[in-house]
Amino acid sequence: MPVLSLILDVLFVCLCTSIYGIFRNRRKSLLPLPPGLPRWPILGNALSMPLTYAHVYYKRLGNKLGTKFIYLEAVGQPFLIINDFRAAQDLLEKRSALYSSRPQFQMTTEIIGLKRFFIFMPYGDGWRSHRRVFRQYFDPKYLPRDQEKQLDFVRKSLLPNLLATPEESREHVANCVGGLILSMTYGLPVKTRHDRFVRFAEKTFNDLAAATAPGKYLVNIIPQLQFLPDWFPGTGFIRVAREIVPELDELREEPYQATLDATDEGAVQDCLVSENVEKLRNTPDFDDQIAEVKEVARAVFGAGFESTAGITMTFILAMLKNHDVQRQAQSEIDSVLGPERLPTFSDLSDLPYLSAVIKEVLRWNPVAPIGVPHLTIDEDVYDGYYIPKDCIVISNIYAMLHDEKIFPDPEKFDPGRFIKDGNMANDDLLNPIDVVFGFGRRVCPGSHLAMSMLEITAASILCLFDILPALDTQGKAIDVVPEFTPASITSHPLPFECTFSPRKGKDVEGLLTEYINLEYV
Ligand code: HEM
Repeated sequence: MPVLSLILDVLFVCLCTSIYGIFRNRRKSLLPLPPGLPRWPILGNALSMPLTYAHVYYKRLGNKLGTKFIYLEAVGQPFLIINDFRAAQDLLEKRSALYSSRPQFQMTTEIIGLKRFFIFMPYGDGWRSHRRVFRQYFDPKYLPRDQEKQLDFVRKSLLPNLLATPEESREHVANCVGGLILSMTYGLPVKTRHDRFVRFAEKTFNDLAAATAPGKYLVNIIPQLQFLPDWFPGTGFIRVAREIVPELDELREEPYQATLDATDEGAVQDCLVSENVEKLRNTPDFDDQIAEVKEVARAVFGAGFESTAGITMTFILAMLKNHDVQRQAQSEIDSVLGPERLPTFSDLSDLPYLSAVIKEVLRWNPVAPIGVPHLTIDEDVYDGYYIPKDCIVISNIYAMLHDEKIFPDPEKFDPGRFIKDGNMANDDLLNPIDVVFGFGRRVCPGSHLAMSMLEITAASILCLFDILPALDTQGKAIDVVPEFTPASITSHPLPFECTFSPRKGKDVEGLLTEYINLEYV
């Protein structure tokens, strides 16, 4: 009977497949886990996982255990920490189909409710669609359009403010970077100083970054804590979430509405929101699609603002602490530009020493030292070790860029490491640009915008100003000891004092005449 025989055949094949699957899985899971620390019953390594400077701890732990990747477990949740660039490429890039999801941290997705924030979204169609909205507007081929805005913001907002009130450089950098991102996403005029939206967004995302740092709240490790009443000791995260949620909602709705109003008045500039509103205007599912655009617009601010402002402050700190480097970069800029003009994007390729300085800034204090965690969607075997499904994978970008074998004396700020035999480009050396923006399918889609903004900002500042120590009340130079934020997914310098002095031999006011005293960019 052919039907019966067919059924038997199918059953036989299913049985063989299942037995093979069980055998294979068993074989896989019998393999050793990657090296790690001894685990306590139930808690595993939860008590050994640091709340501050996690990247430094994991680098030292890797060195101590003699391993490039470390396996830890916290209350049953597996973690793989990758301290090595090759291993990160092997897993996150070459096997990206397996390694491109994101862990759903209790604090972020459940308690704050950020389920559709595309940086944190799990791998799948929802995430793909958010990334498409981003890419369609910010494709690298449109970089010249965005560079026009970048130049506008640096010249109209940052440089005149550094000249007028040099002691407020942190505020000026934040206003310039935040204003630029607002302008690219919402197309609204931005105040050259103290823009309200920028300040609000800065506060909201600082709070969010601090609240969502892995390890900051135990609830990320023990999700059951979310069910405790808010008076219970250790439930401070509930109050933190209550403050952040309305701020995040306002940040999604208010600038979007302002863009619509400005569009009606014909006063909006080219931007992500207005282009999408126009494109989707007559589609039947306008509301759903525009809801997605609003989420992406807010995410652009969240992802691009703190990172770019943070790395710019790291650049300023590095220049303050390394006068010889500053002088050398300035003399290169002067030799290309002469005394009578400001840098443009086409000058950057003629400034190789500055390019080495930028690489060293990215390496010295990577702004996202542990990247953004990935998650495995299936089990895997690497280098003879078993890696479980649903394992949180942390790429320790800091450890990769502070590996003594690749970058001797890694804490030293030394752009010379990227220069070989007097030649300005040391191509043999690991390029920090290939590391700091992450890996695989989740790699930072805004890296071209960030690099371009950092380079033109650095060239423009060094062209006009000396970055010098501030003076104390006795007129003595204040010595700044570099310190960085302790418990955050982004690492930027803690507030430090410095001043910006117009460079001798340059008519700084003259060069900025047409940009000074503007109220809006
Ligand atoms: C120096 C500045 C920046 C650094 C160092 C940086 C770094 C990163 C890193 C490490 C990731 C995670 C990659 C991974 O999962 O492996 C990321 C993701 C992301 N970045 Fe950036 N970024 C910067 C600036 C920007 C800017 C300016 C934008 C937008 C204008 C942006 C948008 C994003 C987005 C949307 C994601 C999430 C991608 C996803 O999950 O699919 N970033 N960035």
